[in-house]
Amino acid sequence: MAPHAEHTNGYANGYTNGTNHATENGVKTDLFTVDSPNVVYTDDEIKSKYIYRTTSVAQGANGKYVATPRETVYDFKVERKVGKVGMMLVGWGGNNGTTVTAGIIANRRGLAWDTREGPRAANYFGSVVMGSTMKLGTESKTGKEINIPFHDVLPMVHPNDLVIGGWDISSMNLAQAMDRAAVLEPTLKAMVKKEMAEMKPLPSPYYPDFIAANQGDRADNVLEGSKACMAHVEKIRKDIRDFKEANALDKVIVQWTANTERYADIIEGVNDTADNLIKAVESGHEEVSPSTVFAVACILENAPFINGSPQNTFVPGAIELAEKHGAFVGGDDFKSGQTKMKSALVDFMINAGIKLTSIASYNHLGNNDGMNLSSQKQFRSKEISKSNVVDDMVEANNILYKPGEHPNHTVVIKYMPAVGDNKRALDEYYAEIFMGGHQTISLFNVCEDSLLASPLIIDLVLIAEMMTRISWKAEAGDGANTKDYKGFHSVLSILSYMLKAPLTPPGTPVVNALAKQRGALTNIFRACVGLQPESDMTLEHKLF
Ligand SMILES: NC(=O)c1ccc[n+]([C@@H]2O[C@H](COP(=O)([O-])OP(=O)(O)OC[C@H]3O[C@@H](n4cnc5c(N)ncnc54)[C@H](O)[C@@H]3O)[C@@H](O)[C@H]2O)c1
Ligand SMILES: O=P([O-])([O-])O[C@@H]1[C@@H](O)[C@H](O)[C@@H](O)[C@H](O)[C@@H]1O
Repeated sequence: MAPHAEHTNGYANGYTNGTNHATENGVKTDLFTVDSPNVVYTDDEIKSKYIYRTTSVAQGANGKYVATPRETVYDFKVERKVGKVGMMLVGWGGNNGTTVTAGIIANRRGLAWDTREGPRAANYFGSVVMGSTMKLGTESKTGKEINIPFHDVLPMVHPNDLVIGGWDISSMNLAQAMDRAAVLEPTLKAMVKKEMAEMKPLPSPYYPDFIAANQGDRADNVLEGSKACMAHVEKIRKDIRDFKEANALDKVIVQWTANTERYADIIEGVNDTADNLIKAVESGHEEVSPSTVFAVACILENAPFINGSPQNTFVPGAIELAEKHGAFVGGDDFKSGQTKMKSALVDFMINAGIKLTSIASYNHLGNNDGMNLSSQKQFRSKEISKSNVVDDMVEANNILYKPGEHPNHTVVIKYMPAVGDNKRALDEYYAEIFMGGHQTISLFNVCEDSLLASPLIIDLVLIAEMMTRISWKAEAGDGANTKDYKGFHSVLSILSYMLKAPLTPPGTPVVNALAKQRGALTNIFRACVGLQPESDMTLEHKLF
């Protein structure tokens, strides 16, 4: 019997409305299987043997490079059972939190609503996992490219099945907060209002010095105490356990989508090591931020924690604590509009041999995020994450740029209440071209910020949860003799596509080029089912 598609909404290829939730008698079926001696399927696991091919380069005495192909044989193991997953948001009552919640409810119920441009239906556009495809291969007879939904490459949780909860320093229920956010159409809000009115954020730690003073008026749902303490850590841990138990969850993923905090000073003896950070929390050190308190709590509770804002939540002590406990962390700062465009455009220009010499990035917005960012210390956190996004692309091209040479780059953010959540981003890219010429690219990019960020929140949860069910060991080559399966490194740099300032394991390079980030994510997931990276060489169409 053909798989019965749930939530049908007319995708040409028979897939359902962004859910790709094909099922057979209620059980999600795999869209494809890999026919290879290197891939073994059981009811519970997919095991694959993967030859990882790299090129190591050494510079000889004569200054010439010697490139040596290398092979490492990895064994990957994927747990196929998805389980019941919870998503807990810090800042749940904010524009992002209310919007992503309403969006998941609308998709789960297959809602459609009237707008000035006519009826609209719930979708997951803007989500890489739910809205994009990847090339599986080419049809053996016709050579036709076969693309599959990204969501189907591995057994991933479906966002419709996420159980949502979270915290906010504002006591508004999610329906009231959705109205305050002023992001969604009234017709849609009316359809989800009842369900969202039942959702009430848990009280949260509030340390006024870390966010703008203009946020104080909404802080009526706070835990006692205005600086870090173990009581806050233990309360958050209990909140996670209670949420898990109340909803019979197998796993909870936590995300920070609360206000941007100022940077915390990195102080030796305070937040430089895991032990010192715990001591600093115990002693109530004023340099430990609410987001770092959440990170500590999630690490100790083994709930993956992702920071969607630009502040340095993951101080060195937090990273060390995560490594010590084998807990997953990721961040920083959702990459939703202006910066996402920048990381693609700069990659294209520099790889086209065009010498970018100046990037001017201005934007104004009128939501509460913008109001918080109107305070200099909070803006500085955002300025850092928005400015560093071109570094790797520039450093990779020593033809255009001398060592240490960079394009001029300025970031301006202004708070203009009138435009609400609909941020206006104005960018100018100025470049040197052939024989003294110049190219000027000017962009005007209206980003409905929460509608762009919400799908990223979903992707971050889906991918982080998937990573908790993937383990590896090395058979031969570099890093060989890993006897037992183990998880990926605690710092999930695989999440970088969704983030402006990707967190990476200490000492490893930061990749911001958008295409490379997507390639890494795609090819690691392909490797988990024994498939080589898609090289786009298509030699079968060139050598005959
Ligand atoms: N929407 C985007 O395009 C985008 C992109 C990148 C990053 N971000 C970041 O995501 C975050 C959320 O954005 P938003 O537009 O939803 O902002 P928002 O101001 O609407 O929501 C933030 C919420 O966090 C709450 N909050 C503040 N401190 C808290 C604490 N200690 N504990 C719990 N809740 C707390 C606030 O009450 C508010 O409801 C911001 O830091 C923003 O910079 C947003
Ligand atoms: O992701 P992106 O569009 O470059 O960046 C956005 C900024 O342009 C905006 O000013 C800020 O309020 C959002 O939080 C987000 O960080």
